[in-house]
This record gives sequence, structure tokens and C-alpha cells, in this order.
Amino acid sequence: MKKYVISLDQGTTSSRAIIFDRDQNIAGIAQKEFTQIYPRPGYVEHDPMEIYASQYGVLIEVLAQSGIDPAEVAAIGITNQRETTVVWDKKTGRPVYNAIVWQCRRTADICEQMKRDGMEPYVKDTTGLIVDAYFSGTKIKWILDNVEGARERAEAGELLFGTVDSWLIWKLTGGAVHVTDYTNASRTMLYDIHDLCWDKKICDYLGIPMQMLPQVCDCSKVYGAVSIQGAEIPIAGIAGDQQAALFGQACFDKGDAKNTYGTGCFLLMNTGDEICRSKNGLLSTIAIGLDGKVNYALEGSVFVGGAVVQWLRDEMHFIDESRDCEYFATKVRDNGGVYVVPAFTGLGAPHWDMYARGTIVGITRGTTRSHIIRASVESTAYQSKDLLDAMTSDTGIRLKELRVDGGASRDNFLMQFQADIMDLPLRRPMIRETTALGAAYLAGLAVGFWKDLDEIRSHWTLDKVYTPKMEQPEREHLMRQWHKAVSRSLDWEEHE
Ligand SMILES: Nc1ncnc2c1ncn2[C@@H]1O[C@H](COP(=O)(O)OP(=O)(O)O)[C@@H](O)[C@H]1O
Ligand SMILES: O=P(O)(O)OC[C@H](O)CO
Repeated sequence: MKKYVISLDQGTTSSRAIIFDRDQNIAGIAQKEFTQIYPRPGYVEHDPMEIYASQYGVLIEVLAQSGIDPAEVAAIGITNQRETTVVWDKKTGRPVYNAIVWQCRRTADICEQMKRDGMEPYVKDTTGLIVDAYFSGTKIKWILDNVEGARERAEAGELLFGTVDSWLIWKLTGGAVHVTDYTNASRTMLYDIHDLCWDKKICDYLGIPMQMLPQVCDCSKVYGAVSIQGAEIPIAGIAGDQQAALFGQACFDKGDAKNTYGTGCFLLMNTGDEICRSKNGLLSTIAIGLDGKVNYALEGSVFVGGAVVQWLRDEMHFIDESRDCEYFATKVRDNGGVYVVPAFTGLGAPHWDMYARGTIVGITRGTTRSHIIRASVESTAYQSKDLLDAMTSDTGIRLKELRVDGGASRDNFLMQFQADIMDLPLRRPMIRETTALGAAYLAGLAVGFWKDLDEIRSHWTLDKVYTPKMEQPEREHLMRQWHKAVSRSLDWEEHE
């Protein structure tokens, strides 16, 4: 009998492969960071070949390291950074340009034009998204407009588009399969989330030949197979990383919510089979698609969460390792009046300002490195609190607890401060790799490795609860100052 499922978690900063056994114990993990390419301020790219090489590399490494025979693996699930756009040549399997990353702001002017052309209400209604450079649609257009001959080749059926899941599956199956799933499709700004089909009007407007687009599938089904040392392992699950985390946290029911602290920070609430429309800048998106039926989610997306910690480490050299943040943040009594707004690539929900840029305010002669580190970490909590308030106002649902996960959720200072500022208990599960676990569940369900959602639900195990301790006046003061700081960062970059 097969004993394992492998999850490939292709994140913004690293590729991971994790082996889970039937009881969801981690039997092996391998991870590789890859290059972030910043060709100009506000631009972010990845090399798709490096994405694939690092992801395939960790898959082989985790098997070799753990000594697990590939023949014992029941299935592979894939989860990925969403929206990031790859266009490649069908024949050669070579990308025509670097992947344009979700954080990249280069298509802000295309979005402005879309708004001037009156496309926004249609886009909102059809795709559940707002018009923003975040999503794939305008990134595809940019590649077709800027890479010599690309549009002609796309029209001739020679080029394919995919989000990272599609790209990986294409490569892993030797160019045999061009698919994506409902959750990733719902992040392209080209997908009709009511009728579950690519939208011709938006594709035509952006000049995107529809033959470039992948087939959209359920999140849990066998799409193809990877051949490793003679074993054919089915690829049987796909979900965008935030939706995978929602699934991995067993948020299967309407009103269930989680917040993931990765490079960005993403608060998602399952809204069942209803599309919930936000009045507060949240997105309506597909939570999961199983057996041809979808569940929807309301999402708040923060572009810079854990990434602020990387910035402190790699650019400011204030810390040597990410975990040092906790030490410095707790060395000072409070933030000393300092606020860092990490609008490095504009601001996402609820502001949606493509031209906001990072700012630090409140510095005095007494400000120390620790204050700036603390303020940077606090910024993730303030941004998430803004999302929570927007969600409460949109849904009328007052959460009793919030499930948390992701790389930065290991920072105890951040988690306690988050509970304090939200005035809400946070519950962190034993397995913080919830994104990977969600993709493993999807793959395992497709091949009968796990039985059903009830079995999965019963496995959720608590690691730690963070209970709010802050007094309301302090909370209000901090949020007031934070909003003042945000207002200083808005509309900074010059534009038409
Ligand atoms: N101990 C820590 N304290 C704070 N942030 C951390 C810590 N460890 C990792 N991080 C942050 O978490 C992020 C990585 O989380 P992960 O879930 O792996 O993200 P992704 O899937 O986006 O690559 C990085 O941005 C990193 O700076
Ligand atoms: O790489 P992460 O985990 O920060 O997630 C990125 C998101 O999918 C972007 O929408």
C-alpha cells in the first residue's frame, strides 16, 4: 500500500517539497530559495526555469534525503504563488520572458487605461476582482506587447500562458498537460467566476488569444503523472497557495477563516456557494472547486507581510536571520512612536493604491534599530487588522477566533501583537505548513489516500493559542497612528 503524499509548494521566495504520511506527519522536507529579480523600482520578476529547476530539485532531494521509494508515493499535489505569469513556447518549452511576479507594478498604466475605458464594473462583476496590476491579465498583455513577435506567435497558437501551477505541470509532464484549477484561474482577471469559463470580452479587450489559456479543472483530480526512477506518480491536486492554506486549515464551512503570514499576508473567509461582494476593497474569489462545484471566498490581500522581515535582513542588514526580529522587537517596550508602512509595491486591500510607496514616520533622536524592527513587524499586524475590519463589515460575521499559519507565524511577538490589535484569539496549528498540507489533502482525496473532508477535519491539531491582552484605548491609539502613517504613503509614485 502507498504510504505518502508529496506536496510541491512553489512560493514567492522559495520552492518546497514536503512528504506527508497518512497521519499528516512530515516525513521529509526540502526547500530552496531562488533569485528575486528587481529590474527597476516596482518591478519584480522570477526566472521560470529557475522556478522549475528549484521545484524539481527539491522533489528529488526530499525523496533522496528521506530514503522514501517513489513507488510508495500515492500522489503529488501542487500549490503555488498565484497570479505570477509565465508565457512559453509550446514546442521548445522555453519561456519567452521572465515570469512577471504578482507583486510587480509594471502594468499600472494598462490598468489605468482599462478604468478610463470603463472596464472596471464589468471586471468586478465577472471576475470578482478589482482592476489592479496584481492580477495576471495585464501581465500577459505586457509580455505580448513587449516581447518581439510574441503577439503574432500567440495568435498562431505557438505560445501558452500559465500561472506557476500550469507551468510546473507542463514541465513535469514533459509538455503533455496544459491545465490549471479554479482557484488559480480566478486570480487571472480573465475568468468568469459565476459561469466558470474564460471571459471573451476581457480577453479581447486585452488582446489575449484564448487558445493560450489552460484548461480549468477541479482542484482534486488526476491531471497527469511525473515519472521518477521508474515510478509514475499521479499529479492529483492543485490550488493557489492561499486557497490551499484555507483548505489545509480545514476551513470547509461558510464563515471559516484563516490568515497566512508568508511573503504577503492573506486573510480568507469561506463564503460557501455564495459570491460575497465587498464594499471595502476585498476580493471575491474561488475558494475551492470539487466535483465541478465551487465554493467562494472573500479575500483581503496584503502585498508585504513577511517580506518586510527579508527587507530588514537583506537590504537594511538590521538582522542576520528572520528569527532575530522577535528578539529585537521585544527588547523595546513599544514602537517608540515609529510606524513603518511597507508599501514597497503599492498597497493592496483595502486601499488598492498602485502608487503608494514605503514610508517610515515618527522617527525621533531616540529611535533605535529595535524600534524600526518592531514597527516593521507591527505593520503586518496593522494591515491584517484592516483586512479583518473590512471583512466584518462586509459579511456581518464577527469571528470568534482566527486560524493562522505561514512562515512568519512562528514569530511569537507578531502573533501576540496580532491577537492584541485584533482583540481576537489566534489559533496556530501544529503543522504550520498548512499551504502544503492543503495541496497534499487535495491530491490524497483524488486517489483515495484520505477518505473525505471529515477525516481531514478530525486531524486539525492545535499548537498554540494567542489570547488578546491589550486594553482598548491603547489599541485605538495604535490604529489611529497607523492610519495616519498609511495616509502619508498613499499616491507617492508620480503617474499620469
Ligand atoms: N521567525 C520569523 N519571524 C518573522 N518572519 C519570518 C520568520 N521566519 C520567516 N519569516 C518570514 O516568512 C516569510 C516566508 O514564509 P513562507 O510561508 O515560507 O512564505 P512564501 O510561501 O511566501 O515564500 C518570509 O518573508 C520571511 O521573512
Ligand atoms: O508566496 P506567498 O505565500 O506569499 O503567496 C503569494 C500569493 O499567492 C500572491 O497572491
